Amino acid sequence: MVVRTTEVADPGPLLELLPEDGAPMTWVRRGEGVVGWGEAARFDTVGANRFVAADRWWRRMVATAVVRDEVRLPGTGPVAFGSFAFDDVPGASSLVLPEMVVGHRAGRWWVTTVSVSGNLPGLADLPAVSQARRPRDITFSDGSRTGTEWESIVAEGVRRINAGELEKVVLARDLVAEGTEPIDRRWPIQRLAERYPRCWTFSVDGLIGATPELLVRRERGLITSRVLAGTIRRTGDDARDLALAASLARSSKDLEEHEYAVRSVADALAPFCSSMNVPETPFVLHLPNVMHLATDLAGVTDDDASSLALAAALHPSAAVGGTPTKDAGELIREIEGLDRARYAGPVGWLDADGDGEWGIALRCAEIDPDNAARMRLFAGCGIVAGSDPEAELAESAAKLVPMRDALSV
Ligand SMILES: C=C(O[C@@H]1C=C(C(=O)O)C=C[C@H]1O)C(=O)O
Repeated sequence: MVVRTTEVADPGPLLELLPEDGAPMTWVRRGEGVVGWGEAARFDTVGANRFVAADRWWRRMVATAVVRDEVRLPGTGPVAFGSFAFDDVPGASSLVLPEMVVGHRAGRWWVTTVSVSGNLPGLADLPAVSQARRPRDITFSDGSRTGTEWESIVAEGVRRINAGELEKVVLARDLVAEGTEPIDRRWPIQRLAERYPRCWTFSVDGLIGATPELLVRRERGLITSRVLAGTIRRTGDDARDLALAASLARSSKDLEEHEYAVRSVADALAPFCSSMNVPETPFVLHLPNVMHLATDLAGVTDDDASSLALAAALHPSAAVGGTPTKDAGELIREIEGLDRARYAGPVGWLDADGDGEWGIALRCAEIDPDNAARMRLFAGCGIVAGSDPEAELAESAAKLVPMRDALSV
């Protein structure tokens, strides 16, 4: 594998460089990040060993690569995009090494080209791209459960928590979107990035979304993570939303739920960190559709575990599984009745040094591999002792809004 990274002048917004074909790959926030297309190499995997197998494949790939990198930042040189199934079974996971990557960070832009044939690739000009096509005639319908059925599942979760079986479980549902022609993925990607600038807009192997939750970032010895848990819907009235944000920050149900999530991330990162900073109180993250309690953790590491290995150690956090992890996983398998596929799994990228960023695949949808006109949208809610099924259904609907709107307006 021969890889070349060259510094370039500002090529314009990264998300407007994507060709329609070539399976767009993105990881972008506030205009910065990496986008890629084409496929120089890929690794597909399944099962409990999926993270270890993918990490090993990537280490082998980069160990033998000939790299000419004149920029030398996290995200330059060879970069793989990945997305991983939530559960050990079912679900497929993959790492993809694009043929071409364009990146932007701190006032610099670069282009990386990859060839697996052994010749140093020429610095291909960026392709001329068409405008993204707006999806037409999309209809939405229930996924594996109706809203009412899902409320009963949530009620069962609450019952199990009250019976003392566990403290928290995250339960999810899906929604099907179907159009009359293949969906141009660039449309929802661009809309999500415009409307949710605080989120990371991702697209990997047909999984598209804008997540507010960063499972882990590893960058030259510094590890960071943004933990969310505790949510309220926005009303559209700013004064009222501010009052709601204040009540969220005081709500004992939400603070308790948040505490579980922070603790699970801090415990999982501790073995890799020589020091760690865990803020005592969360802040309120305002998004256009919902507000979340959020905590940013930071740690220093001298371990050589890659960002992907760290994501594997963190997954599934209490934000998407529950507490205790094992009991929550079993309850999800028993009552949820949903194939989560890659929803709520790690999604992101890593480079040759193992640096990279992995989000939790939330506020997202997956293209049906057999029908490019069809997508499955997902949303879930953390259920604790005080949860009300009707309110949770409304919360899940609010979490579906970003992807729903990105496909319709
Ligand atoms: C599970 C989802 O979101 C998670 C659950 C939250 C909650 O229950 O308060 C908040 C943010 C995420 O950690 C989702 O968006 O599907």
